[in-house]
Amino acid sequence: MALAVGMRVLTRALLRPWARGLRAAPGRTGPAAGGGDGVRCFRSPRVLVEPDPAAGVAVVKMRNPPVNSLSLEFLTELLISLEKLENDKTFHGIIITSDCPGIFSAGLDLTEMCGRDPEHYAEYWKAVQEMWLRFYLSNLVVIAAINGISPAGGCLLSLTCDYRVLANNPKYAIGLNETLLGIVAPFWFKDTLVNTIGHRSAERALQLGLLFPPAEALRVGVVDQVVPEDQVQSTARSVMAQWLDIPDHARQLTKILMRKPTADRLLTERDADIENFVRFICKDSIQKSLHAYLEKLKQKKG
Ligand SMILES: CCCCCCCCCCCCC/C=C/C(=O)SCCNC(=O)CCNC(=O)[C@H](O)C(C)(C)COP(=O)(O)OP(=O)(O)OC[C@H]1O[C@@H](n2cnc3c(N)ncnc32)[C@H](O)[C@@H]1OP(=O)(O)O
Repeated sequence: MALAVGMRVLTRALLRPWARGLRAAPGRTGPAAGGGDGVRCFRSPRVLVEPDPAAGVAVVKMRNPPVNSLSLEFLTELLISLEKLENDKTFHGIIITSDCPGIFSAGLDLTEMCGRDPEHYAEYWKAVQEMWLRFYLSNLVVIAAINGISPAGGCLLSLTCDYRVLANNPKYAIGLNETLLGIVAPFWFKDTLVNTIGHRSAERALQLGLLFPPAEALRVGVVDQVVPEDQVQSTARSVMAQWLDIPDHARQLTKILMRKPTADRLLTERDADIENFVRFICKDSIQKSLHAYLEKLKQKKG
């Protein structure tokens, strides 16, 4: 008992620096509906939260069609959903997945980085940093049930999770492919990949902008498990049950021990990172190539 209380105090002390200043901004979430068992169901236009209070788990479904691109509004809604779940003692784990068929997330929203003013770029980048910090350091067990393609920022979101299950579909691929767009993955994207697959594999993947199909993703370690498409959710559930069997405080402290140095680096360089991003994204050459890339995506259909 005394040990459990001591662990709780220690956990709070370790988590406190991240709790401060990392609160999600107020956004357009819909009213929380009370469940019959007292557990709140969260609704927002782009994030659907399906709570399973008996299991202590919530499934967070991304639904920002057509491709779950991480727009400012969508990021804000995701962060608010995460915060609500973290603040509700019912939940110990979340499974993040997609409600858009065939697409987990197309990554950062290119329209947020193209043709806007520097203030907007700074605001957007701060929200991307926030998403990474909050998911990477979440005290909940976070499992990604990756049921679609997941390039760049979509891959980053998966990499913040504690475990990744990918559907075995040859159309799906995952990776940090920024160089293919002529842009550079920031140091904290790189650090997260290095922490997941090791330095040599990360260097090769980042320089070549590799998008790994399922078997390759498993071999290199970008994902932990590849399963038939219809088993992605059930596999995520059973992995979650294993993780939730571990004493929560011990697991949370271990997560922080493993991730703190990486998160600290961004926390201490956060403003400089925003300035770098704004300077980089405002360059004419970068704007031109992002614009051309967006046009190419749009013309693909026609
Ligand atoms: C010294 C060094 C200093 C460095 C300093 C640091 C600076 C930091 C640099 C900046 C780093 C930024 C990091 C960036 C991370 C990213 O995530 S960038 C985004 C990367 N994502 C992609 O490249 C994916 C692009 N999309 C696709 O490939 C395809 O859309 C798809 C996901 C494979 C789905 O294909 P399909 O189902 O065929 O749909 P589409 O028809 O292609 O798309 C439908 C509509 O959606 C629009 N769209 C697609 N992706 C995006 C996106 N990411 N953002 C915004 N919009 C997107 C697409 O244009 C279509 O639009 P409409 O035609 O209007 O319907």
